[in-house]
Amino acid sequence: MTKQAVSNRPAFLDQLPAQLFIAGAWREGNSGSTLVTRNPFDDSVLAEIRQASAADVDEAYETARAAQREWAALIPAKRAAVLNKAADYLQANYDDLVALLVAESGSSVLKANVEVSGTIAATREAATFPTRVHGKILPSNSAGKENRVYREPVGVVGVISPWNFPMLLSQRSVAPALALGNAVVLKPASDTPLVGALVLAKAFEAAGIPGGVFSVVIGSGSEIGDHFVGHPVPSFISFTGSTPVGQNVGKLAVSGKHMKRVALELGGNAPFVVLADANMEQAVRAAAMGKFLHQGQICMAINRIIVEAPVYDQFVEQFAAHVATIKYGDAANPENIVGPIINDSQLASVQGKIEQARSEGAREVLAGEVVGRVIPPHVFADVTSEMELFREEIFGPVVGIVRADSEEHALELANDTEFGLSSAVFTTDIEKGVRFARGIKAGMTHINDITVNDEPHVMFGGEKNSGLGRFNGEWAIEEFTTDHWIGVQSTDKQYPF
Ligand SMILES: NC(=O)C1=CN([C@@H]2O[C@H](COP(=O)(O)OP(=O)(O)OC[C@H]3O[C@@H](n4cnc5c(N)ncnc54)[C@H](OP(=O)(O)O)[C@@H]3O)[C@@H](O)[C@H]2O)C=CC1
Ligand SMILES: O=C(O)c1ccc(O)c(O)c1
Repeated sequence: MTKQAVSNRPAFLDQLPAQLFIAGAWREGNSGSTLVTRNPFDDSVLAEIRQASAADVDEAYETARAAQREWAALIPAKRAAVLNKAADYLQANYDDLVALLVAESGSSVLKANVEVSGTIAATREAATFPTRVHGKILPSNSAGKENRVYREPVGVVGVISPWNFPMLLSQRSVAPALALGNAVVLKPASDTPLVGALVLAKAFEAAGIPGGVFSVVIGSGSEIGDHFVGHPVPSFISFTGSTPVGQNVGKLAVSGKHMKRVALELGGNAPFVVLADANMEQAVRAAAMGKFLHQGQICMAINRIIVEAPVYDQFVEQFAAHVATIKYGDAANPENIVGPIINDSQLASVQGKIEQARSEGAREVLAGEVVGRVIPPHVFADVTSEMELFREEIFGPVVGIVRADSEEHALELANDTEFGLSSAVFTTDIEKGVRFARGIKAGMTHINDITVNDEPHVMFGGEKNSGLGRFNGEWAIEEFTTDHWIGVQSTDKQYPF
């Protein structure tokens, strides 16, 4: 573990109200409880926020409904200007936002830079959406009739986001929804209210977004979650988080009193397949990045490394040697790639997976002492498909390597999971790679690259228990708008009775 760097209090906190942002105003929540958000490395307090009550959620949604039609009626250039000004704000505060991500989410400086630049890119991409929405005019078999299909905003969108890429995973729903004429109410994860929501409220406030069009409520999902999801005002809930919680959100959205659409971005169990003809050096370094970035707390992170038998021993040796060079400790130290796990519950979950791997007989190739919430990279070999390390989402800096007897066996192993979010295959035969990739039942597969990939103009999403729906680019336009058929009949139509 590298030397302990003292985590300094980010200066940006002085300009960030530790309050809710509702109808364009900053104010305390009306629940009796206060959320204390801390640095996961040293538990230093970053802010204390009076949380939202159900009545605060009601006000956020009601003011969103009241503001949405006027917002949607703005000319596209005016909505685009708000998105671009919000991106300008994020850009102008880039370094402060990196520092705040490091402090509140335990992000390494590398990962925080990836996230802030990704958030700005997602906002700029969304700024192009207002003029990319179009309807259709279709002929009719009814004489004198014209069939017009208008593409309209869905109305009010509720967004629930997680703590791992908090800023980006809020903004990749918030920005497209706003750009397309919807109003939005955002509930961030309780571990990261500042970088998951309040910095976005500051950005849109600075951009001059009309009051009520975008609001933020801070509150525990277990306390206000059902009210937030089941509320009569939102016609769409965009949820990113764990599969169990997401399935509950989906149930409530569909079977509650007020049915609404959902987009669910859930868990993963990404296979990283190394075929016998892979470029070994490239595969080793990609595996390290795809596994240990953000200490593995990424839904797309590598969860299983599957290596074809002829190169298995070579990969295990080279991978372990390379991973041993990865620095870990206080995320504020830019040399560190692996920072703290976000909270004690996630820490216990990952430590439990390490113990279970040992008890199930996996071969421990690399380990280290857990200090505080920092788990050094752990590598296990000879993992089998019956082991928990193979079957469960790890969400930590731990990985198992599995031997595949053949290419066909590697594909069978890759698909042996309830999840289907991201995946990767390494081979120097590109067309073989494409054939293999198309055999993987997942939303996303990367050939000769890491499983952690996201480009704001390219679809993002999963299959199976990794969720429903797609984000980014034209897929987001589809998701956050709806079709309305308006048949226009001339006045001389004759009816039989
Ligand atoms: N597919 C994807 O894009 C992503 C998937 N994930 C997955 O999420 C998991 C880790 O993230 P984590 O934040 O712990 O996931 P959780 O599902 O626990 O939390 C996600 C969000 O849901 C909220 N929430 C919790 N309970 C409810 C409820 N009953 N109703 C409504 N909202 C609720 C949380 O609020 P609160 O914090 O207050 O509990 C948080 O804002 C991993 O499985 C990971 O794979 C994570 C990121 C992205
Ligand atoms: O779900 C995630 O963990 C995650 C992380 C980064 C991204 O860019 C993304 O789209 C999803």
